[in-house]
Amino acid sequence: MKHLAALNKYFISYKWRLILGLLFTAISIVFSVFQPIMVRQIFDLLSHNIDEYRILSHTSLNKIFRSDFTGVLAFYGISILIFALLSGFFLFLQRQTLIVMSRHIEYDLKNEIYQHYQQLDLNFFKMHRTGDLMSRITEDVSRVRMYVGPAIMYASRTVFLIVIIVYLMLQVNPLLTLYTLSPLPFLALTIYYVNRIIHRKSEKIQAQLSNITSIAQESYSGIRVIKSYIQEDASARHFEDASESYKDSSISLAKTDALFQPIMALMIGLSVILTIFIGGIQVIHGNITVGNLAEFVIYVNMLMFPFFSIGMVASMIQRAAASQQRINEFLQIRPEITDNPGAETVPLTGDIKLENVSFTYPHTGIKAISNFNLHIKPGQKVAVIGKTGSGKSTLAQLLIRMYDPQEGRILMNDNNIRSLTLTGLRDQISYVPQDVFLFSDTIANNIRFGDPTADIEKVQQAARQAYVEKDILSFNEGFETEIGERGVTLSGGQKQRISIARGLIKNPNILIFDDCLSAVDARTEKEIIGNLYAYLQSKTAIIITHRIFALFEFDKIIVLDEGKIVEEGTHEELLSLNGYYSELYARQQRNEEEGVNS
Ligand SMILES: Nc1ncnc2c1ncn2[C@@H]1O[C@H](COP(=O)(O)OP(=O)(O)OP(=O)(O)O)[C@@H](O)[C@H]1O
Repeated sequence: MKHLAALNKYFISYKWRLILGLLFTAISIVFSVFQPIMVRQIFDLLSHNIDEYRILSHTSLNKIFRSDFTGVLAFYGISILIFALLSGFFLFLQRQTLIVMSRHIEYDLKNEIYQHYQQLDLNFFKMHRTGDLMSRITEDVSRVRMYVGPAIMYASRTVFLIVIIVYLMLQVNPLLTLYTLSPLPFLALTIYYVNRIIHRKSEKIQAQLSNITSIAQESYSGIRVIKSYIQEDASARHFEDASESYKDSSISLAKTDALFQPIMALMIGLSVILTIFIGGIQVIHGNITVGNLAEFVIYVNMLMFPFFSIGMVASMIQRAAASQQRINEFLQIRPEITDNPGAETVPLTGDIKLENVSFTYPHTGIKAISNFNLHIKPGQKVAVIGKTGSGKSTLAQLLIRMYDPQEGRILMNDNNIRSLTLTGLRDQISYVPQDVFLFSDTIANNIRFGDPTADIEKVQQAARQAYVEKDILSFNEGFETEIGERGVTLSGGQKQRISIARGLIKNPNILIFDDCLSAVDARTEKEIIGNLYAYLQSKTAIIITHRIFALFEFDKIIVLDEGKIVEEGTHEELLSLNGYYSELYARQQRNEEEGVNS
């Protein structure tokens, strides 16, 4: 329960809706209890007057008496109807306030979680599965909403109804009250346990359902592989197995569900029988009237739902508490990489120094960068080359503070980047990642992601510089072409170039390209390199690559191995070293020659 205390701040901010909702609940209940009271009065009126009616039935007074009596009955009937309408109206208002409040809280909570996710470090996302993060914001939040909305609504109705009805019952006859109420706690307990079983089974079904969905999703995405390896039957069997267990669980849930209604009917029946039996004896002894008995039967029926909802509300609260606990755990995680106190935004000219930098990935213990030293001067173009896994991407990640090194420091314009604001730092660097990610949106908007204010001319210019404009214009919708599941499928090279255009449109002083030309052919690569050369004239650029761009005059080329610089110099200097670089260059030349000759 203590976990749910985190939600109190929302109750405070929606206090007026909450107070109004509770007030409407109370008013609606007050109107609803008039019905049994009036039924009692009708019954008593009837039983008191029935003898006189019989006596008068043979006289001329009968007509007058009958018309008066019918008038009284009609009055009661209309009053009951009016009270029922009033009660219903306030019930409507109660839902309008409490359920609407819960929707507002759900909205706020979702936004709070989403915004918190955005602040967390990459490390957090590496350590949690996407599905897990999604379910916090969807399933857990909807369970919590059941607490802040329906549970509060049912609980308040239950409390008000029980208090008012039990008070009215006690006024009539305490002994009868005791007997009538005795089966109801069992009802509440049974509903609680049955509800728990239903919930456990539903959870299992939910997991099986999401398993079926991901099997289907995976086989549709991987349909080319399935067909080319003739695995359609195996894939269908896999799906069938998952569906079979889903079916079994659903049938088992249906059986438990079927218990629900009979249990309710049994408990209501038991209470009514007890009321009529004990009440009948009390009527014979003259302790209560027939009207009281009728009133009691209605009370019993009115109390059924509140007792039923005690069980339901208890399990709703239990589930909400478990979900809120999970949400709290996430919300309490603080990002390690944030603005330090006194952080400043400093204009960056491209002077970058790495001093004795070492970095180990915290969750795997892999040392990716080891005692690294490098000085890049403003306007320099630096190539970073090295085998796969040598630490090239990690180096890029450290420069934009996706991670902080455990040892050493990184300086930009002689400021430790830890003392700069994160937005100031990242805003002045364009990072084109190795794994391209494009959003399901138009091509123009994907490029504009680098500069949301850019007009279409700027977008086109960036596309031209990234040598992808011609490709884009070949699509029917041009720059307005939708990408993603329902849009066009782009080739790997086209995606990479759109991602480069996104980096270029930002137009910062520092650019980092992380192996982002791996999927383009040699001719396109040449064109882009040519364009980049002009674009990067006055900028500082770090180009991480697997291939040597001999046409690009780098000020410095560094060769990485196991997170350390093993070779450093210009193209000519490195060739003369006869090391990894010259070997790579010779291999590349041979491949190109073979490619030309074949
Ligand atoms: N997010 C991560 N979590 C844990 N270990 C990582 C992570 N990213 C990379 N590594 C490890 O760090 C080392 C350096 O990886 P990095 O991606 O920097 O190499 P790279 O030179 O860019 O490789 P490639 O050329 O294949 O992209 C590798 O051993 C890799 O397994």
